[in-house]
Amino acid sequence: MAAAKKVFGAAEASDLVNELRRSFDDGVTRGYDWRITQLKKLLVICDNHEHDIVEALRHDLGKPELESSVFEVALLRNSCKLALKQLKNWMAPDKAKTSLTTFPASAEIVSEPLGVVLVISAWNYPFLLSIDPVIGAISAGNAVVLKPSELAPASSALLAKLLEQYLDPSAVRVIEGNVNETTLLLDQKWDKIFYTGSSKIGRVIMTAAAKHLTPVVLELGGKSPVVVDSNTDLKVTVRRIIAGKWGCNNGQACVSPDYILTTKEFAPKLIDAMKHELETFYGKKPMDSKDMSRIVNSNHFDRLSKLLEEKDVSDKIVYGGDKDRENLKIAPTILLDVPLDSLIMSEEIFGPLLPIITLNNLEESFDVIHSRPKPLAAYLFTHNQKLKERFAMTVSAGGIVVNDIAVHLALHTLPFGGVGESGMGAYHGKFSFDAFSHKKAVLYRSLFGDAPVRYPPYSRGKLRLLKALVDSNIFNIFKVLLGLS
Ligand SMILES: NC(=O)c1ccc[n+]([C@@H]2O[C@H](COP(=O)([O-])OP(=O)(O)OC[C@H]3O[C@@H](n4cnc5c(N)ncnc54)[C@H](O)[C@@H]3O)[C@@H](O)[C@H]2O)c1
Repeated sequence: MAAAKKVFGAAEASDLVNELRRSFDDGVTRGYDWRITQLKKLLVICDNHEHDIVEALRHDLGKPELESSVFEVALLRNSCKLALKQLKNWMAPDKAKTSLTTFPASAEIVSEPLGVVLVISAWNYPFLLSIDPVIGAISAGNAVVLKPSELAPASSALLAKLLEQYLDPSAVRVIEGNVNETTLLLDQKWDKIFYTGSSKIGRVIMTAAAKHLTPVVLELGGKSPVVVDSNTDLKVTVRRIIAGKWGCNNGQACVSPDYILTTKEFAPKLIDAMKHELETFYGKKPMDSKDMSRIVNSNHFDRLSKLLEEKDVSDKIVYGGDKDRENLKIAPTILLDVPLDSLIMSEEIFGPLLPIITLNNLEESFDVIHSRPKPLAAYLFTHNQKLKERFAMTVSAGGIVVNDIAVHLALHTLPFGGVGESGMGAYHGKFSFDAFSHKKAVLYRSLFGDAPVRYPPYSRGKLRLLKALVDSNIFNIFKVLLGLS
């Protein structure tokens, strides 16, 4: 007989947080050794359970093994190894400069764990988006609850099983569930909430967090544009766009190219090259290809179908368009010049559809991007150095990549996060540690050299000297001390 599912109600949610808070207050999670032990266990999960992870992702998303092994397991392994190698440095207080105002003194910035934190993750990269923030939370010395997405049930169950089996249950827990369980968790008081998902639910998270003045990191999505200049290497450009769109979970990725901007003159060449390379990658029947994920579920399939079937959009398909609801497959689909106010150009696509919008000149691409909410990523393909610099300096997005797609997220030296509608806060590498730490200001003063100048009764002389001290202006200080001012 199958084990009865554990009830998770308001009392259980409250008990859970209390239990973890006791562990945190007892100092369980603060020490270097505890953090290292947990991180090593996460590495063991990656090393010993890669096959289980690949199978869960195949079940939830039909994700090809290469994508699962590289974009989920290998990236996680890297994150663990980096944290294991750097943790001592990250934990060490940073010396801060002092000034004449506080002389004699020393100062430092101490990275303090926040307490008990909640990580809510999405279904599209369920292992990476769950465990990567957990690595940050543990590295920073917090107790953590993970709530994976119910839309990837095999991955969610495996995460719950593995984390329970390997990690310290007094400080790291997984709660599976949907809106009900998440709402109960959100009712509790957390020290930080780290959320990955849509902007719509991001608002729900922020509203719940506001009740307890809980800080949030919101890793959201958006419509990430790709600007293609005619002055580019067409073959490399097209291969990288295809790999970043259909080769990353079939467009169901937060940094996926959402639409292309190029000139009217260059568009036909671009489309021909895309058709050619798509066929090279996925064959004449791309829906039969084993190298592409499927759509996650029928709701998302219907959402994507609706985008495609809208009036003045369905007749703009120049490649693909085939659908198979039973098997949750949609062929790679390219559309040309759909209306800018259509649904497909208003909502994040998050699937295998790619509109191309043509412009009179590339200059107009800046206007299109600036007129829309700030995206999570913005991409440009060009040889033109001036254009690259201008794009990087003037386009506001979570991240910019010139001449490639999505690879910035693999670089732990770069912060990964959004801006405006695409989110707030960032993580990866040391940024993950910082996201779950409080940067505490610590000033050590000496009890010697107590200057009466700061104490009443106040006088003009004291005022002049204090002003010079606050300015840290040695010349003025001497002038005051010598009675010259
Ligand atoms: N910035 C990033 O790193 C990143 C990564 C992946 C996905 N995303 C974005 O996430 C979105 C797709 O993910 P999704 O469909 O899972 O997002 P989602 O918002 O539907 O769900 C994400 C999480 O929120 C929970 N949730 C859903 N409804 C809720 C509610 N009413 N109250 C409380 N919790 C609720 C879910 O259980 C899940 O754990 C896209 O917009 C994508 O761009 C962003």
